Formats: sequence, C-alpha cells, structure tokens
Amino acid sequence: MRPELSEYTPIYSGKVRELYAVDDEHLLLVASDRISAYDYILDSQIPDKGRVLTAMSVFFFDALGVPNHLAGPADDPRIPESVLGRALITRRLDMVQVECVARGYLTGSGLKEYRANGEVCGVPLPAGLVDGSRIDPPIFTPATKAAVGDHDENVSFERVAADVGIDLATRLRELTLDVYSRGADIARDRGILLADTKFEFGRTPGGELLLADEVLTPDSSRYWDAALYQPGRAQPSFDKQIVRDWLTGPDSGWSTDSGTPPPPLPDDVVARTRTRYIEAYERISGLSFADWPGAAA
Ligand SMILES: C[C@H](c1ccccc1)n1cc(-c2ncnc(N)c2C#N)cn1
Repeated sequence: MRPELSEYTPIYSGKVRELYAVDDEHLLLVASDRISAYDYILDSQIPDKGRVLTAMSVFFFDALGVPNHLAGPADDPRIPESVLGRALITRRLDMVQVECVARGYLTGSGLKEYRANGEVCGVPLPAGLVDGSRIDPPIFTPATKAAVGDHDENVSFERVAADVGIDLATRLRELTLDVYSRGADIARDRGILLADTKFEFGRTPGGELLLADEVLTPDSSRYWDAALYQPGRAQPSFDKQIVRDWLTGPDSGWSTDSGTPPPPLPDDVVARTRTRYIEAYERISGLSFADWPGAAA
C-alpha cells in the first residue's frame, strides 16, 4: 500500500515542481504537468509532461553514471500513487547555492551579455558570433539563484570561487562541463541539440558532492531539432515552440507585450506538445514511454 501525498510535509513549491520531506534523510521531488511560456505559468497543463521529464532525468542519471541524489527507483514504494511516474525519492542534501550552467551554443542571457561586452560570465568569446552560434568547447556560465519570479544573475567563475571556495568551484565547473558534454553527445547522436543546461549539486553529511535536482530535461535545458538548426536566428524550441507559436500567432488574441496572462491553449496545441515531449524522451533514451510507471494522464 503506497502512502498518500498528504502524509509528506511540503517544503518547497516551484513554478512547475514541488518538494516534500519524506523523512529526515529523504525528499520527494514531484514534477507537475504545468508548463511555462514567456515567464508565465500557463492555465493549461500538458498531460504526462511531469512523467516524461521525470523519465528523462532518470535516463540521464543512469546513462551518465554521475554520483547523484536518487535514493530509489521510479516505482519506489514510498512514492504515492497520485504522483507515481512523476516523482522521485532523493537523498536530502546540503544544496550548493550555485546554478551550474553549461552552454554549448550562444543564446538567451548569454547572447545578451556577449553582445554587450564580448564575453559571458567573464569568459571571452570570439568576435562575430550570432544567436545560436556553437560555443566549442562549451563554457561554464554560473548564476546565482534568484528569488521566485526573478531571473537568475549570471556571475563569473571568480565570484563562485569567492562564494564557495576555489576547490568546490573548480569541481562544480569540471562536473558541469563533463555532464553537459556527454549528455549533449547522446542527444546529438539522436538528432537533438542540447544548447545549454542547468545543474544543481548538493553535499551529503559526509561531504560527498552529488548531482541533484532534475537533469538534462527540457525544463532545465534548451533542446533544439538538429534538422532545423540555423545560426543567426532564434532556434525553435523542440518542446515549447508549438505553444510559443500559438500564443504569439493570430488565433490566441494575446501578445507578449499585452501585460496580461496568456489564454488557455487549444486542445490540439496541448496534444501536439505532449507528443513532442514524448518524442524527445523516446528519441534520446531509445526507450518507450509506454513502459514508464504511472497512469497516462
Ligand atoms: C530548487 C529545487 C527544487 C526541486 C524540485 C521542486 C522544488 C525545488 N531544490 C532541490 C532541493 C534539494 N534540497 C535538498 N536535497 C536535495 N536532493 C534537493 C534536490 N533536488 C532544494 N531545492
């Protein structure tokens, strides 16, 4: 008999995820079906998004073999039925207060910084780069955690070293770039470009540094279709472009500068977006989402 979610203590509620205390040493990390676009949490949910992104994290935790915070399988008996497939039991860690970002392509806040001063997080880049340019080798572009609703602030490696010490900062950079590069290689071999990603790390009471949070999901990363890749423009998001195009298209009656929340999504936009998440998982993992625990939404 599985416990009820109400038996666990809520300790954090994010835009699309929640965190519960299971006991003194373990947490339950729950991914919802909520989706964000243009800095709004949409009223419409994407059925099975939470299960797909949980499946992607588990695939990469297994495939990359990095010591991590998982403390049980996807069907662990401590996971309530109501969130089975979109929740994981993890070790409770002392989280390192650094957003560990790796970039293999230039876009977003990195592009903005580059256009202003030719570098990102203090890392100089070659002249002449454009939106979507490859950054080879990938770079470590850390950020400080923002308050809920704010954007993280990009900081230099030197600032991270000042905050957490040079040894830990060096280890964070090394792990971030290694895990990003190996994950990007796996995705690229399946026709999907992993433009950038954000990792979080934490330490055990014994001081071991573990990879935590979600790993290489479309919510913590930018995924692009390699077949559509064209440097010099904003790349279509593999998973969210259908939503973005409808919201900014003629049928939504909404615009990004309206100052109002986006309207609900049409059923076909929801359905096609669900399909995109499942396609990303099945192409990258080589596994069938039908085999993943939990009831289809
Ligand atoms: C931001 C992120 C979060 C994830 C999911 C839902 C809401 C927030 N978060 C993760 C921890 C955390 N704390 C202690 N031990 C851990 N193993 C983890 C993890 N992962 C704290 N915050």
